[in-house]
Amino acid sequence: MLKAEHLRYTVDDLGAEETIIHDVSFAVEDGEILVVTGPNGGGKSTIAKLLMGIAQPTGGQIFLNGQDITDLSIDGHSKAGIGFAFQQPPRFKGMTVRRLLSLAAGRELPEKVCCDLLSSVGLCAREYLNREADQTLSGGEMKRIEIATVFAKKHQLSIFDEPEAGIDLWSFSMLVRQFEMMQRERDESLLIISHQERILRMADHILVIAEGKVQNFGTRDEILPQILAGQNQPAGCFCVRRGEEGFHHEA
Ligand SMILES: Nc1ncnc2c1ncn2[C@@H]1O[C@H](COP(=O)(O)OP(=O)(O)OP(=O)(O)O)[C@@H](O)[C@H]1O
Repeated sequence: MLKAEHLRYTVDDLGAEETIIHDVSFAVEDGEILVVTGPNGGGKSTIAKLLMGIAQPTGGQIFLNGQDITDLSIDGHSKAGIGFAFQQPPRFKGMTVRRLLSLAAGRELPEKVCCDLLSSVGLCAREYLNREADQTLSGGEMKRIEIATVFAKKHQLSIFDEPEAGIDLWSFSMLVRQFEMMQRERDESLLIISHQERILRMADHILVIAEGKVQNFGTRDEILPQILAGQNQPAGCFCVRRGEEGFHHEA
């Protein structure tokens, strides 16, 4: 179980202190899917980076299975059992996709396993295994490869930051099935940042973050109807992508 208690994140913005995350607390139970949603700029990615040790909280604590991991490095968070797929994945010049998958898995992966991982995110494995994970890959290709690196290892908690971004509809359907499989068969907890209704429908719990604060938290059946009805939304800009049919805007 992951527990975030009273998380706070303050940055020095050109000499002025700016608090991006204010007193955020929530938990992800073992084997459950927590979907984090909310308006652009609300603080979702920042919370994910705090959970992964990419940024250090300026207040509060993070516990994984009772262990305080707040001050651990990225490597420490990874060793504790947290996997992370960025909203905009980094590129790795000079490294093949196959090598990247093996590094993520923490062992040399046989070709068959690499192929299965790439297929699970909708990529034709033979075309990609020996390609470099660099700028020559499209945004959608790199995004799917990075998601495959998280699938390569069993984690206590896997974090996916907007996995739908830049992914075509066919690959998106495969991804959804993979998430369901991870939770059901591997008993992993998932924290998925998303604006996509189909992903929100997979959630056990939904956390709505706006202006760096918890705006709403509860079970899917409590929160999703409110989101779809446009309740509790900050003025202007919170959009949920409905099904696979396009965007639905509530203002
Ligand atoms: N290091 C930083 N210095 C200053 N401001 C920052 C810093 N990191 C994030 N922010 C600001 O904090 C706010 C939250 O950003 P964050 O990326 O967490 O939002 P988000 O909810 O993930 O948005 P989106 O849905 O667009 O991905 C934004 O206004 C962003 O510009």
